[in-house]
Amino acid sequence: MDMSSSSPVITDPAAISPPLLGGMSSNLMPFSVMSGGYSGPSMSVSVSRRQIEEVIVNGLLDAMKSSSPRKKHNLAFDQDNSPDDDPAYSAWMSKCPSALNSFKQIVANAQGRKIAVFLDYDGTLSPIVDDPDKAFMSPAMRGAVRNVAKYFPTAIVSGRSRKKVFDFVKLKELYYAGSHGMDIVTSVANSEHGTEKLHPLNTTDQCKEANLFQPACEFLPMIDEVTRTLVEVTSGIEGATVENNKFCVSVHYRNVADKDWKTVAELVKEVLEAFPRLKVTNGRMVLEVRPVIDWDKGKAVEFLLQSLGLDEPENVIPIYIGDDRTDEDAFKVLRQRNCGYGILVSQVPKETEAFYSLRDPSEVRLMTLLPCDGVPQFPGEMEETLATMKKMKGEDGNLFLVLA
Ligand SMILES: O=P(O)(O)OC[C@H]1O[C@H](O[C@H]2O[C@H](CO)[C@@H](O)[C@H](O)[C@H]2O)[C@H](O)[C@@H](O)[C@@H]1O
Repeated sequence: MDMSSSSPVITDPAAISPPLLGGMSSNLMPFSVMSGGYSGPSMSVSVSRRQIEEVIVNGLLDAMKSSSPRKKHNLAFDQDNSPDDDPAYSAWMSKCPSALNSFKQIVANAQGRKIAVFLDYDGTLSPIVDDPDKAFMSPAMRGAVRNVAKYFPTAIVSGRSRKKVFDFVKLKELYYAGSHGMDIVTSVANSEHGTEKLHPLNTTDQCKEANLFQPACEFLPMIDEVTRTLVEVTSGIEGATVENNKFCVSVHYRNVADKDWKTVAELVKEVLEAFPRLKVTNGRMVLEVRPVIDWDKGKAVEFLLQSLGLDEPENVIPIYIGDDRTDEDAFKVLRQRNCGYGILVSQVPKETEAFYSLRDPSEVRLMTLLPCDGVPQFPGEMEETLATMKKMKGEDGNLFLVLA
């Protein structure tokens, strides 16, 4: 798809309207292009289409490079440095403190209010692994989430398809929002929390079904088509894989050699030129192609709170735990509503709208084991319990304490 030979010279920003830019999310556009290059009608700089494409691909590439920062490696000991050794991480923690260390305060603020729990899946409940099909959550984590759901309405909000994330989590008592919140089911009266309860297995995958909320329903054929095209064009790139998540598609480059990342960016950009109603955002070493609709994980959280009858900010404390950029939309909503807490899972400092942080899924599990209902699940002072638990990490990085 080399368009350079026939490309005209462009001097008018309107001339680069969709499809060339329509498929690129604004958060992937390099700032200099938006602010400097095409800032107004008086601009007279001539820019070739090729140069514009180069800038777009480079913007995408920069986003790809920064999408999943690696922990610093300590060459002397051939091991990753702990965040404890990193002054930048410690400085960041003063802005985004550990949710574990702030747990007493969180519980104190929640007194007399209902808690609703929202959990991202990859990187939050399961460790990040090379093969997306093997991102299993540990039985211990499953037990912890099951326990949380006994006390609080609990939802999984994932970029995966709803079916796939359910297959990993396997807990019928939870609510599930798949495809970055574009696939939600609310159904079946449930007495436990006095709300509607989702039963993912009792539903079919048809948009017309009354208990399904699928705001991107009309995009299904387009997503299938773009998936096929992406599979085809990336087939020659070693390590690249394409995952159909029903209302969005993931192009994984975690296992692609760095030298080929630019090619991945170029190919995705080229494919999206034919799909101006789709955009691309980036997650942890993944390019996520999704419909250009005003819907995201933040909107999904608002939708779920409303459908579950938990839409009173003064009476409800939503807690959202996630590790990725798409989770920022949910953190933002909680900040704007001035209720609840976003908790970012990260081992490196990141720009975030979250209030608190946790380092990894093992700390997420630790959090779920704490006595949110005021009834301690473990003997002794919470600090002592925490200190002990922190030392008890199993081989998979998850804690192996078993709930009583
Ligand atoms: O919203 P999430 O539940 O966090 O889903 C976001 C993406 O997660 C998965 O990809 C990520 O995890 C993989 C397994 O650990 C890893 O290999 C990949 O590099 C990560 O980006 C999932 O495969 C994607 O489809 C989701 O969009």
